[in-house]
Amino acid sequence: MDKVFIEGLEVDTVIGVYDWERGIRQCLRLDLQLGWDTRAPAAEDDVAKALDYAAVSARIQAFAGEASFFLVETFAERLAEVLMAEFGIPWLRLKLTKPGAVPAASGVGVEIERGCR
Ligand SMILES: Nc1nc2c(c(=O)[nH]1)N=C([C@H](O)[C@@H](O)CO)CN2
Repeated sequence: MDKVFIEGLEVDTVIGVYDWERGIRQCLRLDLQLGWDTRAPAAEDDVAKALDYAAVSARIQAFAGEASFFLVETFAERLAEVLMAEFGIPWLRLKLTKPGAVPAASGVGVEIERGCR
């Protein structure tokens, strides 16, 4: 399946299991692969037929702005549900990195794959 991708999208949100994390906003970095047949938008040269990566990115920013989860797993799962439902995405892979959460690591997080290719 063709893919539309978004790499290194940074969002601010409330995320974390510890008390000190509940009152601050932290950065998450997202890398997404979004299944989409790109032949129709290419044939018609029409963004209306495309999965608009700008619109998807804006939706992710809005989602993060309102979210307040404990686990990165929950953030990833709920976001996947929203994107698939609202944009009609049949399959996605979402990697979510929480930079700095483990100081000795360059990044920690989760990667999930949902839907059918
Ligand atoms: N599998 C997970 N492990 C941990 C998470 C998480 O969301 N998923 N979160 C934390 C803390 O919030 C940590 O990121 C604070 O630095 C610990 N482990």
